[in-house]
Amino acid sequence: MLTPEILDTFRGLLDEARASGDREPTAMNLATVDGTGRVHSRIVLLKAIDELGLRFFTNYESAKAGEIAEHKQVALCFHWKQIREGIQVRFEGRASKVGDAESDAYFASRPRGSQIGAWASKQSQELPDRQTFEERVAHFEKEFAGRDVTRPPHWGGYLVEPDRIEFWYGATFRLHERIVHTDHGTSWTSRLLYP
Ligand SMILES: Cc1cc2nc3c(=O)[nH]c(=O)nc-3n(C[C@H](O)[C@H](O)[C@H](O)COP(=O)(O)O)c2cc1C
Repeated sequence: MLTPEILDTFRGLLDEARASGDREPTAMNLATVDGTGRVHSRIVLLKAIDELGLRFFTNYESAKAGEIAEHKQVALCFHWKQIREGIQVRFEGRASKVGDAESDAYFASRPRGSQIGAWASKQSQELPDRQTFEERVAHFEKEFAGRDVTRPPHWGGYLVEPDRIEFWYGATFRLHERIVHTDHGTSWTSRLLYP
């Protein structure tokens, strides 16, 4: 469970990043490890954060989903270049699928084009040519014509429950400040680290 202080700090920084004109303030790097120990990373969007953790949405048959199934430990990293003198926030923790009701609710809030895309995209699988994808989009547009697009069973959210969080504050002459918060099960401790 995240402490109110950590949540407030994160939300305050995210609000600053939004106000700064950052085009993708919720973009975060997600690093995963597969069963052989190979590390993979890519950007996903943060859709919610509360005391339980951070939520993002994706295809449950994607490469990242396979890696999370093999190895639940993940890392998330935000970098907001435009605020203060640059901020980095790192989270480490375990990822698990959110419940169907939560995925349904978020899916229903997405633009229709994104909903169709979730059906049409076999995310991370080899695509023979662009036309094949466009045909799949057209197929699902026809299938859902005149009615709401339901959530595909292969699409949903993950909750990352962090047990280590680091705030890095940029500063002139490289006197950056690093504060790391660690969850010990019943309480969190905070330490400074050399930059
Ligand atoms: C700004 C940005 C936001 C993205 N947001 C998401 C997202 O929220 N969910 C997602 O599945 N992919 C998102 N992607 C695409 C992923 O980076 C990635 O290409 C895709 O999820 C496939 O990753 P995988 O093959 O490792 O599973 C985003 C990419 C960018 C550049």
